[in-house]
Amino acid sequence: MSDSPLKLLIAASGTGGHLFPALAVARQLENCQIEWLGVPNRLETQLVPSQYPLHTIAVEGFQGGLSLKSLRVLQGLVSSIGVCRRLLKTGGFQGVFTTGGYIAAPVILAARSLNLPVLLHESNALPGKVTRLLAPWCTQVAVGFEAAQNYLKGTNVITVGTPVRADFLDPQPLTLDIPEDAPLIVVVGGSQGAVAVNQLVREAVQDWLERGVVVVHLTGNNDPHGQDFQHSRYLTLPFYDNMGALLHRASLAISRAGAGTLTELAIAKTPAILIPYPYAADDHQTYNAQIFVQAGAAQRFEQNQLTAETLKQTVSEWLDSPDTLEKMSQAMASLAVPNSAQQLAQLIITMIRPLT
Ligand SMILES: CC(=O)N[C@H]1[C@@H](OP(=O)(O)OP(=O)(O)OC[C@H]2O[C@@H](n3ccc(=O)[nH]c3=O)[C@H](O)[C@@H]2O)O[C@H](CO)[C@@H](O)[C@@H]1O
Repeated sequence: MSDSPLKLLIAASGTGGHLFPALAVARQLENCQIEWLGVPNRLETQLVPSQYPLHTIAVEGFQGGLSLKSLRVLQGLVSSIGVCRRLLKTGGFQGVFTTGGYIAAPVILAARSLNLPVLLHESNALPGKVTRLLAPWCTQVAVGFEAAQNYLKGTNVITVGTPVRADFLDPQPLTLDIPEDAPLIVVVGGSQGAVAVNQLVREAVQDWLERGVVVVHLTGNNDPHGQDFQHSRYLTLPFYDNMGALLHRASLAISRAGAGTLTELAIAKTPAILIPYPYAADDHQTYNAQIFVQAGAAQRFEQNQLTAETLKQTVSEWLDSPDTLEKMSQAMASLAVPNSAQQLAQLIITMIRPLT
């Protein structure tokens, strides 16, 4: 076998839900030489360059239908396949790992046209369009939830959970000033925040604060009313990095139902009220949420039916019933897959190791 390190291209782009799992896998691959493929102006340009060389290509999501925009997207896809082929060839890469989404399409097609192996990880219960379409082209597909396998018949698919950042498995001290005995509610709307959820919480929160609860509300950067409500036990932040410590400390979470956050809630054993993002592609967050509801780990509400009053009451009932919270916490734990990153790293090594 050659002594030179294995060379891997990771294609992960856009949101925390795609980037954090890929970064967690990359950390497990110390003996691989890793370079990254992303899109200009997305989150990867902040998270990746300090750790791995980042290449960018201008690809967009395909909305379907025949329109000038669709033709432009298709044209962009075709030229991106060419760019990816050149990158894979000149860079001497031996394989590709991707967490799906539209960045995955050109790189999967380019890699397979060069006969290079590809591992595709899909974290959602209802796989995204690119995954459903291109899974049969991949050497191996790995999914976060068993339910996703139902949509990927005839492909080489295995369930491995979804990787979480290292600080979830080895939580660091929480740097926020929260009294030790106070119940803590964390509100999180995915990596971009959730303006509609923020509004509901602001209308309901006074009641919880009067009970001595502390609320940490991660509002995202796009909420013009993010600072409207002020209270000494109500802390708002646009984004918080130390999520491992925060979710481990939380008594309950109010959250969107992105696969990344759900996976983290399972690791942290934090019961949750889930409000799926109603405009997510194919309503996939509802499918994610259902897994947690069926396990008894969460309660789901549709955003357009949830009132501040119902939210207020549901949380108050949970706060009054430590037994309910404890049972839900155990149900959360039953969904955790702490070694997901290691499993994926092993699959990658096996897939790209040159034959002796
Ligand atoms: C709106 C939408 O379509 N979102 C999708 C997007 O993920 P999106 O990034 O929106 O949501 P996820 O829940 O998957 O991930 C959010 C990540 O951001 C982190 N975070 C959030 C707030 C904060 O202050 N600090 C912080 O670190 C969370 O801990 C989590 O790791 O891709 C996921 C994976 O395909 C999908 O399941 C989501 O449905």
